Amino acid sequence: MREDYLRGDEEQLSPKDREFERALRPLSFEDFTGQAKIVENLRVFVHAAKKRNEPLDHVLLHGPPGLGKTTLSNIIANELQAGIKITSGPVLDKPSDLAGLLTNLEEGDVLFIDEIHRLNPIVEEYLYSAMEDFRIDIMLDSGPNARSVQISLNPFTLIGATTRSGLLTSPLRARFGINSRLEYYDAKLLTDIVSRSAGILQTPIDEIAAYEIARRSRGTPRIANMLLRRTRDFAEVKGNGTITLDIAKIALNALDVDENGLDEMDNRILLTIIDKFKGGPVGLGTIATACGEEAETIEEVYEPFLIQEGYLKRTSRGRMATELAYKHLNIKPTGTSGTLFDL
Ligand SMILES: Nc1ncnc2c1ncn2[C@@H]1O[C@H](COP(=O)(O)OP(=O)(O)OP(=O)(O)O)[C@@H](O)[C@H]1O
Ligand SMILES: [Mg+2]
Repeated sequence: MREDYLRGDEEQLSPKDREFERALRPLSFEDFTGQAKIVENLRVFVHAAKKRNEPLDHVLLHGPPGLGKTTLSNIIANELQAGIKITSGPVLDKPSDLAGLLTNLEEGDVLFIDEIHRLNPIVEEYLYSAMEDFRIDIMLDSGPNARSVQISLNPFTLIGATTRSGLLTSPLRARFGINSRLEYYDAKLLTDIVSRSAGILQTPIDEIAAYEIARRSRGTPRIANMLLRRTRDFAEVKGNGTITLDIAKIALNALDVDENGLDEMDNRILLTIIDKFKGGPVGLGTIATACGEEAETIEEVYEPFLIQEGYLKRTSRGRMATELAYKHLNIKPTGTSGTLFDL
């Protein structure tokens, strides 16, 4: 059985999982582990904005799901001691939806727009003047009575989050003064996150077990926390409540997370490219159909990690499995040796 939370996508979470996430979410820069450079810069910008009594510049946070974009946005608002209004691109259907939100912002508030790449273009256009001059033009009536009125807004900070920064229009992107890309976390940082979460859950965990969960979490705090939660179940049912290395291994294997932290879909993608398409190059759409997954999900969730870890390559002619992928799946490369991996 494939567990969808493993793909680390917020939209896939059950209400219970969401609640769990909220409980573990850091609330201050202090509690936020990793992304050191981003956090360091944000601390300075927040401090300076507060000192000058000005709103913080607009912030764009991008990167794969589950790395802490929503978490950081809430932290920024907390650290600014400002209010936060939360919405998302697909929810803002009409300009009036946006106008309603903007006119309700108090001075210095944060407006958080998740999935900002999915904004309706008409709404996006309204956002430009709001971001730049803190005003919006609203059309009243239609037909011959139509007239536009200008409304001034309280100065605010827009924080936009996206997993697909490539889909953002350049006028929108240009309006963010602070632009940060979140990176996957290394095993050491994730070990700290797992240990911290176990502490909050009051679950005893051996350091080496925390590391085992961490290194098999696809570099993603959300996945690390979810694996911790499931591992805790195993510890309670099959052990004495403490998460030991043995318990962690049993749980991770039962959850189809392999030795290198790849999940079932990661492996299916690699196997498909190797088995059905001779290792590639093969187009994304073709891989998606063969794997029974959406192309967008593969591109957004699976591929970045597989590329970063060196299992997959993107070439002008399509995706290719690397030598490491063959090794990982224990398959001998066929074809003329020497040329296969030189592309
Ligand atoms: N740096 C961190 N330190 C500790 N916990 C973290 C960190 N980053 C993320 N988390 C945990 O991971 C969970 C997921 O993070 P978050 O919701 O912020 O990700 P996201 O980038 O917004 O994902 P999505 O793209 O799916 O919206 C949070 O509930 C939080 O508990
Ligand atoms: Mg989020």
